Amino acid sequence: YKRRTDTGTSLKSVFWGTFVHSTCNEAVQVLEDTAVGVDHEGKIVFIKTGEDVQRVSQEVGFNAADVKQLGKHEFFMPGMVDAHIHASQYSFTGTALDLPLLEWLNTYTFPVEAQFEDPEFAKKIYSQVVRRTLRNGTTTACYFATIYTETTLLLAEIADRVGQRALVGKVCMDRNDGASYYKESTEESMRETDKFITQLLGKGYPLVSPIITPRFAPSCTSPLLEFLGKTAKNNDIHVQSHISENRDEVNLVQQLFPDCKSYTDVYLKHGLLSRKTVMAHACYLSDKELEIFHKTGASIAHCPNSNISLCSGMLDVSRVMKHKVKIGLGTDVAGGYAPSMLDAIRRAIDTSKALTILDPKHQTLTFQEVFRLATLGGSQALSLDDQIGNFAVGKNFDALLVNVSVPDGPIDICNEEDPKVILEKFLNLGDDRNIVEVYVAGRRVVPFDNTS
Ligand SMILES: O=c1[nH]c(=O)c2nc[nH]c2[nH]1
Ligand SMILES: [Zn+2]
Repeated sequence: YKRRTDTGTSLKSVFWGTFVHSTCNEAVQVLEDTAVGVDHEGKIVFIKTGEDVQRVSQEVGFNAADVKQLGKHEFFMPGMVDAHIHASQYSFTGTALDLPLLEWLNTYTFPVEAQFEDPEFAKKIYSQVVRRTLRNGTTTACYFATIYTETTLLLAEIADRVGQRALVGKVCMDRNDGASYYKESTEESMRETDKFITQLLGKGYPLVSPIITPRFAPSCTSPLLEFLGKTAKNNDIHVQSHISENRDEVNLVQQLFPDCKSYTDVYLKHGLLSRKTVMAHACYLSDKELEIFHKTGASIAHCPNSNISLCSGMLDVSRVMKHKVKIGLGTDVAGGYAPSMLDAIRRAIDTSKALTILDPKHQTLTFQEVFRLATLGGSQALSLDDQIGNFAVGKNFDALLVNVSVPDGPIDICNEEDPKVILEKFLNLGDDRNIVEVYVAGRRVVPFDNTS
């Protein structure tokens, strides 16, 4: 494509077919017979519905023969946003789900995370988790790594190379009575955090950014939390942590921070809540705490698989939405056993249905609403909705090409024609066999280029 578009950059690709996405007003919007043009920077430069290929190709300036035309059972949807995942726990995903949170951390998690001081081990597991989540449709991941700066930088390098958009966090913890082999001194945690941010920003990776990551209030002292709040503010960068996941944890925080009014107040007092903050779980927040989330612009990563697997609790998403708090979905590997956002969608619906069983007045989430949580909602939770989350001119083309009737795939198409019904089948029955291509910033990253 030699000719220049209105924006001044040249076109890289034009896709033609059905696009399914969410907007603020519509949880599922279907755009049939639609052309989407993407430039060499990976940005969407036009979206045109119901027009003639020849006419559009002449008007915009591309060769009609170069258009990628989608097939009958194919559609594009936005790439999914995993708003909370522990890359360093991928090695034991699918196991070790028989203990509640605090014992689970001491028994299974800390011994494994301590292994990530070894670059060879880290490289192997981090390559596996980036590739697995990408082929499962996660185009943006918000990662926890470990306390080790060097191998956390390795995770960022791998995400960049393989082509996944990511926020990557070096975990900070200067308090860990249950497993003293896996903690830092306060000074070390501060110094390494500064070093991590400087080095990662210095790499200039276009898709990968650092995120400040106090593990959770029980594993950080007040001076460390305060430092991390200031660092996030001074650098205008993201923050992630955990909040109100299980009852024992909430009680522990009250004991450790007796001067704070609530768990949320701990993070608020230390300057850690902003529109760039995402907190995982949030099962037991009071109305007052949700009000603080709303006022500060902090968001919640709902991790339903983990919440059920560790018997932590059940988040009432509709209550969160009533408080106008931004919310996305997280797999929370490995407390959640599935490295797949399709699973997070299903578990979110199951949890909502379980709440309806307990209280028939509870408003059950629809599959359309949960589809939005996995895409646009996640982008809002990470304050990236100016760049990703749905199909809009100016946003990045982060997208999944879905084919619901791949040979030997998990879905049988009987007589469905309605794209919303096809989407529902994919969300409930589909898997990576149906995600035939994945694009991040206009670059096709799945199927894998075996050199990456
Ligand atoms: O699900 C969780 N996984 C973790 O690794 C963790 N650390 C603190 N709190 C946590 N919750
Ligand atoms: Zn977590």
